[in-house]
Amino acid sequence: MSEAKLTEDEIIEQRRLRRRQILLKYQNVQQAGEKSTVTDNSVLQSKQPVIGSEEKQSLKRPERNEAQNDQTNAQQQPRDEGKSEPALKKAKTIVKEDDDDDEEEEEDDMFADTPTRKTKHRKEASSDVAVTRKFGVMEDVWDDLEGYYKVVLLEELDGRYVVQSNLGKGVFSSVVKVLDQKTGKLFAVKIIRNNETMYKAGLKEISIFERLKQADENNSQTIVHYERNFMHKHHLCMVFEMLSLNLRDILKKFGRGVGLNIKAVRVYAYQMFKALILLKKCNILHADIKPDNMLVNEKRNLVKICDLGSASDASENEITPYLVSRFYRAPEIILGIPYSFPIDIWSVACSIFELYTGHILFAGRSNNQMLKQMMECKGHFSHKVLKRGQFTNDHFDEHYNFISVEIDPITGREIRKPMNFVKPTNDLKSRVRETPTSTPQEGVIQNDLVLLLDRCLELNPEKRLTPEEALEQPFFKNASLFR
Ligand SMILES: Nc1ncnc2c1ncn2[C@@H]1O[C@H](COP(=O)(O)OP(=O)(O)OP(=O)(O)O)[C@@H](O)[C@H]1O
Repeated sequence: MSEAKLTEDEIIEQRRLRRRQILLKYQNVQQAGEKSTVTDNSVLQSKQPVIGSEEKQSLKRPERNEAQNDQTNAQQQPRDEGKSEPALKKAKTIVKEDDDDDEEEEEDDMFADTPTRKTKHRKEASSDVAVTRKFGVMEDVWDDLEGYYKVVLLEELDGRYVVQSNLGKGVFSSVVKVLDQKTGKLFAVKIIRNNETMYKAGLKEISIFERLKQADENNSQTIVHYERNFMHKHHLCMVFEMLSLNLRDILKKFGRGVGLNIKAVRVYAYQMFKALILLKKCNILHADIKPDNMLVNEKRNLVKICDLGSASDASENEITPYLVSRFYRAPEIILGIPYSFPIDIWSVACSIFELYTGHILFAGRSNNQMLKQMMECKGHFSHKVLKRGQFTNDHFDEHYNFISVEIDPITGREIRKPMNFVKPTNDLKSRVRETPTSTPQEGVIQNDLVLLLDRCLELNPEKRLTPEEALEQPFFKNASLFR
């Protein structure tokens, strides 16, 4: 419990730092005279964005710094700057909070370990959901200081989508629930921050969604369905099918610190590997798979991968030690080894572990400490792997002994401790088995889960299972025996 609490505090602190860094970064960019708004609305009038060859080159999502990569979905920040007291009060009373974290129904749920009676209570909708802003009064102040569009409740977007509520906020966008007056359906609109770099990253995300859509002839329903895009007050907006909670929220709501029911984990894990098969078919690396970026449908029996903002063609695998959110980052990224599809397998395996146990598998405070935790779990890296790493010297000495960079709890100074890992001290099996099973049948499924995770978490990416191979594992193959 206390470990989980610490991790949460850590995440909150990192989020705060990340936002400060972004703010500083964009203040600097603006000072340097860089254009910060997008004026060419015509670019996105058509369904297919027009992307020139030069633009294609620069369509890489701005690389996140370490703290950015630690963000989770629960990153709503107060957005009340500049609002008058009555306006805030009004927003509080009329806006329904869509994230129904603490509005629970009384039902037996497949995601719970044991049947529970849940409380039903509704919290006061928070004012950061939307602002009631009068048109014509602040017309020139659409954005907050960080370039997020200040969402206006009931505002019409693109002449058809009426804003209903706020759904979430990430580093690159805010996401709102809208009612499409043309079809009568609900959609989620991702409003990209008003900033040229983010606009370009948004265009890249669109081009990747288009590629996936074309390749997914059988409508596999494993990646969130992208509809179209438009511009609204200099913000690139992307329309998606409306989904429900992300897996971090599901874990918070139904996992109660101990994770989800193993059968629910199996359903979700199956769909995650299916999604990886589709991504691979299109030669795309997601590069930011984590529970926050997987959304379930209303019935919670389907999970779909969202946020392709960090995705790229597998050929664009530029070496960088900060790709992927740190807790879900594969060792080859940290070591600077050319990477490919196995990075997403690694992230999926970390996410599955977390769904089942309720704990983050590797929660290192730095890349160095991530490697340490990986070796505690899986043993030492082979010299063959270490030899290939551009950044191996940052973490290992010339004899490939690991150098753990830690903070001395007394002096607060950085200390470097040579370490050797002869065999795992905190292996996967014992960690998974910390989750108690209630029936012998569950014990068998749990063993199958260990086998699957172990092979998806091979330190050597070449030995890791492919998504196709993962689906052939007993964890899935024996599913018909244990329904
Ligand atoms: N189709 C959708 N249906 C419902 N909620 C959604 C949908 N798309 C996104 N959301 C919500 O909005 C949040 C942010 O979306 P997304 O991760 O795509 O934005 P981002 O700005 O790219 O975030 P990040 O900082 O993770 O890169 C999601 O975690 C989710 O809670």
